[in-house]
Amino acid sequence: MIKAGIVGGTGYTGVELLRILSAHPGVKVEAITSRSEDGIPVADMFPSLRGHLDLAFSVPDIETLSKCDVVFFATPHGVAMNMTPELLARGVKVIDLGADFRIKDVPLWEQWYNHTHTCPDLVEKAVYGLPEVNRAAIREAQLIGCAGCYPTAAQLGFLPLLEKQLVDTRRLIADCKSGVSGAGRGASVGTLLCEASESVKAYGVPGHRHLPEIRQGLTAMAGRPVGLTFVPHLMPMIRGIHTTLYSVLRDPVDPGLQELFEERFANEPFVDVMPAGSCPETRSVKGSNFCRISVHRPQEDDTVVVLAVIDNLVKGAAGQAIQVMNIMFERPETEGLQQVALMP
Ligand SMILES: NC(=O)C1=CN([C@@H]2O[C@H](COP(=O)(O)OP(=O)(O)OC[C@H]3O[C@@H](n4cnc5c(N)ncnc54)[C@H](OP(=O)(O)O)[C@@H]3O)[C@@H](O)[C@H]2O)C=CC1
Ligand SMILES: CC(=O)N[C@@H](CCC(=O)OP(=O)(O)O)C(=O)O
Repeated sequence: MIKAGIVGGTGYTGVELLRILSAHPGVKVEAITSRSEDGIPVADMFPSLRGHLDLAFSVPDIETLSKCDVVFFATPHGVAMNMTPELLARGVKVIDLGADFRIKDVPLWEQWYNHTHTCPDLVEKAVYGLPEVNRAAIREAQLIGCAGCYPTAAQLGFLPLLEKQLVDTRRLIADCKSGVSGAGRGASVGTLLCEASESVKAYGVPGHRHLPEIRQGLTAMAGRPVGLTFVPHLMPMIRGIHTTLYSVLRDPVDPGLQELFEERFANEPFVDVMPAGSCPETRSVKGSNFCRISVHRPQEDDTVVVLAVIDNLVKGAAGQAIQVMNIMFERPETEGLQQVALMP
C-alpha cells in the first residue's frame, strides 16, 4: 500500500484527490491537512466521503507528512516550495498540483507569480507532470510539478502537430474556456452565482500565468521557440475546460491529420481521439480522467482546428496527479482512474 498525504484537503482539487484515492486499491490516505478545519472529521465537511474515509483534518506538520511515501500539495502557489526540501530529504516523493515546480526559468516564474522562489535548485530537478509527454522521466522522479489545467488541454491538442513540424510555430492560438471550479474554493466576487452564471467573459487577455507554462511545453515539442496567443474565458459551468486551438499548416498538402492524431495517442490510456468531424463536449469528460480530442481542417483550407476537452479537476489536476503517482510507484497507470464521465 502506498501511504499518501494531502496538504490542502479542503480545496476543490484536495477533495477530488480524496474522492479518487478513497477508491484506489493501492493507496491509503494517512494524513490530510487544513489549517482552518483542524480536528474536524473529513466526512463531516464532505458527506460524500462518509463511509469511505475515516480521517480528520490536521494542520500541516512535517513529522506526520514524512511518514508518508508520497505527499500531494493541493495548495496555492508558494506553499509546496516551503516543505518540499525537507520531505525530499526524508525520502518522501512530492507531487505538487500547484505551479511551484512547473516553469524551469525561475526568474520568469518569479515575474509571472510575483513571488520569490525559495528552492530554485529543486526546480531544475523537478519533472513536469504530463505523462503523454514525459512518462519516462516521471518514472524516475522524486518531485513532480503537475501540468496546469489549461496547459494540459492546450499541450495535448497541439502535441501531434508540433512534434511532426506540420504547422507554423509563429502564430499558435489557444482559445480556452474553464468552469468556475478552476478558480478554487476561496470566496471571491467573480465566482458568485450572480456574477458567473448566465454570462461568459474573457480574462487575462494581456497575459495569464499559464502563458509561459504552455509556451515552455510547446517550445520543447516543436524544438524551437513558439509564438502563442492564449486567451482564457470563464464559463457558467462548474467543471470542465474546452480549448479551441488554431494553427496554420506549413504545407497545404493533406498530412492525414486524423490518422496522425489516432496514431500519436493510440497507446495513451487517457487520450481519446474522436471520430473525424466530431466536437467533444466538456460533459463527456466530467468526473473522468479523459482528454477527448478532435481535429478539423475547415473548408480544406490551411488552418487546423483542434478541439480538446478535460475536467479541470481530474485530468487537469487530481486525476493527472494520481496518474503520475501510479507511474512513479510502478502501479498500473490507470489504477483507480477508471471512472466513466457523468452524463448529463
Ligand atoms: N481548481 C482547479 O481547477 C485547478 C487547480 N490547480 C492548482 O491546485 C492548487 C489548489 O487549487 P484548488 O484546490 O482550486 O484551491 P482551493 O483554494 O480550493 O484550496 C486551497 C487549499 O490549500 C490550503 N491552503 C491554503 N493556503 C495554505 C498554506 N499557506 N499552507 C497550507 N495549506 C494551505 C487550503 O486549506 P486551509 O486554508 O484550511 O489550510 C485549501 O485546502 C492551486 O495551486 C491551483 O492552482 C491545478 C489545476 C486545476
Ligand atoms: C477559472 C480560473 O480562474 N482558472 C484559473 C486556472 C486554474 C488553476 O488553478 O490553475 P493551475 O492549473 O495553474 O493550477 C486561473 O485562471 O487562474
